[in-house]
Amino acid sequence: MTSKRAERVGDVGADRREQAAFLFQSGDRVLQGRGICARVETPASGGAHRDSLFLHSVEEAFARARQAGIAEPVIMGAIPFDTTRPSCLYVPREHAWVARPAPVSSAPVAPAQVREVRNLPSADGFCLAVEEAIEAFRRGELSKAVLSRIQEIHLAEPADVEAILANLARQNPTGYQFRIPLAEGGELVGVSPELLVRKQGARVHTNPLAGSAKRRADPQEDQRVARDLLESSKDHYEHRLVIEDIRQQLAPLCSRLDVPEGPSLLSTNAMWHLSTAIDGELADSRTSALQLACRLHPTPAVCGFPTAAARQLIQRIEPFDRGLFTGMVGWCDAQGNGEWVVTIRCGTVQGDWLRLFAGAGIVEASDPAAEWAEVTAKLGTMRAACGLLDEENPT
Ligand SMILES: C=C(O[C@@H]1C=C(C(=O)O)C=C[C@H]1O)C(=O)O
Repeated sequence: MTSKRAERVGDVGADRREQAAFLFQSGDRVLQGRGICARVETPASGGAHRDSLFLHSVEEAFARARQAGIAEPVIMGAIPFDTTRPSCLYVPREHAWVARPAPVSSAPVAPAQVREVRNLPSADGFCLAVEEAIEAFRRGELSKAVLSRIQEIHLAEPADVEAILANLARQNPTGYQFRIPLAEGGELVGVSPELLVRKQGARVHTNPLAGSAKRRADPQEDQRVARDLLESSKDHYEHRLVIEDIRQQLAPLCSRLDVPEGPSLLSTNAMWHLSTAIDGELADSRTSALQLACRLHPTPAVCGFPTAAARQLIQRIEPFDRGLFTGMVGWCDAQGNGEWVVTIRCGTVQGDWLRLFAGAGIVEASDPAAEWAEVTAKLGTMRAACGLLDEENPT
């Protein structure tokens, strides 16, 4: 097999190739990578199948890494929402698992000076989009669609990626933090609360989130909001669509699949979420984490239900290309073990430009203004980490 599809490291400047920094934090450990040995740009579509062009490309990248003297290579990176687009995956030249460092407790967040902010869409545009989606639900075309917003921010100075990561770690010490270099320059950074899939041997684990509420500063208010979320029929419906889809995707591959009866609560610093931790045993332990991730993606937590109709609606309504947002980010080793999380609570940093993203699941019972408030609250995670003021309370 030729290596044409696997990587063209020659395309990447020598400096960037050497200095590229990778990070994926999970539980109490961090996978750190440095330098690019091989790159995979092959689109991930079809990646659920062992014989796919995509998985062959990944195998080729592992083979090259071994030839280059890396005994146990890993592949790290991101796959876009639209898996017909190029993947952004790399085999780092060096990698190591290290213990998660204790977050610095009081790193000051230097306020960022902003030159320009572009909102895509505006608040009004987003609310109109939600109404349009609700009309489509009423016509019976689909049941759920995830709509999102992007904020492009031009800073007075280049953003400090290390500082953003330190702030994210302090804000969300238990989240899946990541840092991935982009082919076009710049980096993808964020801290996702949502596990798409973890696979170790025959064990498979996923932890979808859907149904959200903004956390409150007052502890009693915060508890009330959490209780309301746990009792909200609208949010339960939104959540159930995700769980049933995942069950359908995983059940044929598993000899055991434990799906809890109902969701529990999971919190980040900014949000409450309905969460279901699903655990299973694969019938064939050779099925890789990447295969599983490609099979599950896009779940109705980031796309909608049914998937094809939701994808079309998103394409028609969203005024931007999601790129890597709501795709997956993570790692996989040559034995097929690995972890992929949903690419949310994140942004791209390119010099003095930030591109931040947030979305929310829309169903027939959705209220447009409440959904705008939800995406704005979700955007708050990255805004705070970047030293930007709270959009809702900008004083
Ligand atoms: C799309 C995002 O979040 C997704 C949508 C959620 C919801 O609708 O409640 C919750 C978690 C994520 O699955 C995001 O945070 O940008």
